[in-house]
Amino acid sequence: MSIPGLGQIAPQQPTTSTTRTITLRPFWEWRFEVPRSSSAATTTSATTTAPGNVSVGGGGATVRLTSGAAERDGTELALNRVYTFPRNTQSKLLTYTGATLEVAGAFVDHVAQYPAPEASPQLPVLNLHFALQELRAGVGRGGGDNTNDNGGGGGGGGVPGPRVMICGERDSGKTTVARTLAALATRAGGQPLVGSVDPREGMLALPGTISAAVFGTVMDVEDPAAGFGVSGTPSSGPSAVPVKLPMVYYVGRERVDEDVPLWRDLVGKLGSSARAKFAADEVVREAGLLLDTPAASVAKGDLDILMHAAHEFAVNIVVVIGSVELHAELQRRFENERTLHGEVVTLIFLDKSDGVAERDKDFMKFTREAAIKEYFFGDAKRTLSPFTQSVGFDDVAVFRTPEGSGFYDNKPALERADISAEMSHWTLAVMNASVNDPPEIIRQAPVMGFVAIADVDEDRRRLKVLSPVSGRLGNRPMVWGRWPEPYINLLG
Ligand SMILES: Nc1ncnc2c1ncn2[C@@H]1O[C@H](COP(=O)(O)OP(=O)(O)OP(=O)(O)O)[C@@H](O)[C@H]1O
Repeated sequence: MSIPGLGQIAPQQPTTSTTRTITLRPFWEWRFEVPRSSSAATTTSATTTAPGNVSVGGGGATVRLTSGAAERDGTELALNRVYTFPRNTQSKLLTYTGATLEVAGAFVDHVAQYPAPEASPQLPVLNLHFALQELRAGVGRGGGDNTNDNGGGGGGGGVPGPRVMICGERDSGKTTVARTLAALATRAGGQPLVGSVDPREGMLALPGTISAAVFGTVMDVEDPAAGFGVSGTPSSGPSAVPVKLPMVYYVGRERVDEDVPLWRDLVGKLGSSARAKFAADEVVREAGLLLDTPAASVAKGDLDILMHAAHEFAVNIVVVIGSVELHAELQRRFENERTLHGEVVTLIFLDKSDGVAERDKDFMKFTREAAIKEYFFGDAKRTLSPFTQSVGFDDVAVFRTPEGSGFYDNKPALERADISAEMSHWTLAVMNASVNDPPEIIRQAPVMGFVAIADVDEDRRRLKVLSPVSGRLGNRPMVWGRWPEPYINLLG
């Protein structure tokens, strides 16, 4: 885990926390990394553009915008408000017009300086946003009417605004670009549908899911995931920003290739939910879609996955970040394709920002654990009180994909799971289906929420289950996925 550009890092003794002032010129970025533990913040180095710095203090970094304007992935900071970025946050604050920041706490940081806006990796993203705004305005003016719609399920109300799929290799900055475009569209008054078909990082939901939600309100700047985290969803407590209501489907796997058929089916479900949303809501239809995708590379043969997502969401703009090879191959594949509205598919290449941080296994594990804890217990800004209930083994319906079930196996989609101590500390998805529905229906049902198994008492045949809200558990089928594995005892 490191901030690119910081080079080799040399150990340094912790110092007392100090407040520093950072002055940013237009298009400069303040890149920072809040470590998992405060001792890890004791490193620094120099770069060709600006010295790296270290600040050491409590459990996070605090930032105050004292003049100018700055934003995190498209969401603006309010002047003079103190923002706290929690541990394990890697991100940047950027200004288009210049800004002064007051920073303190535990972090490693670096200012990326650019001699002119043209040298900044953000300028093409901003230009892309303006181009998308033009297309959205065209829909608003009636340019997106139904003349090209061949009726292939596009729903009522004509052709939606731009449907943009963002692709790239691992750690190329896909999610950051998706989030930035969503925030910029929202700031301009739009309400785009934002989706993620990458189960590795749940968007507005726990890892192991794919989801989509309308973004019509401001995102949470302090969220480690900058507005894509679980803190942006409805909960039993107050929220820092207006919540989003995601449609969520449960893959229960980290990688798509671990269960391609299920992922394909669920992407189909999410795609049809998106079409239904466009048909029902004119404002969302005009703003279109921003779709984040799993890391893909030509060498690994991931193109079919991207093509499937593109078809299901009727994508008409494909943004490829960083990989010339992926761009060329997708261009070739899309050449003769038309969307269900009869549109050609436009490919756009963006350079990868040198600021994108590589996240190692420990970073991702911490992120997952933090998301699960936050889902049940809230965060520093809001404390949630989950319910703990004790239920008999026979009073709940838990399903699981049979071992080895996958692409080439002819096994049932789901089977009743044997409840045992092995289930302890797993997080299960509660499905919006009936316990008597066929397995295939249950597997493809939308997720209502999650519960965690706090304890399994095999002798008494009872489970202790943690849930965010009260309610009888036996009414809904629960699915026990294969990932993320339990790392933590939530009540421990
Ligand atoms: N310019 C930047 N400066 C500092 N950090 C950045 C910058 N751009 C992106 N990051 C951070 O780098 C990390 C990786 O970025 P991001 O999640 O956008 O990549 P990704 O391609 O979606 O990753 P994955 O392949 O795992 O899905 C994130 O923590 C993000 O906040």
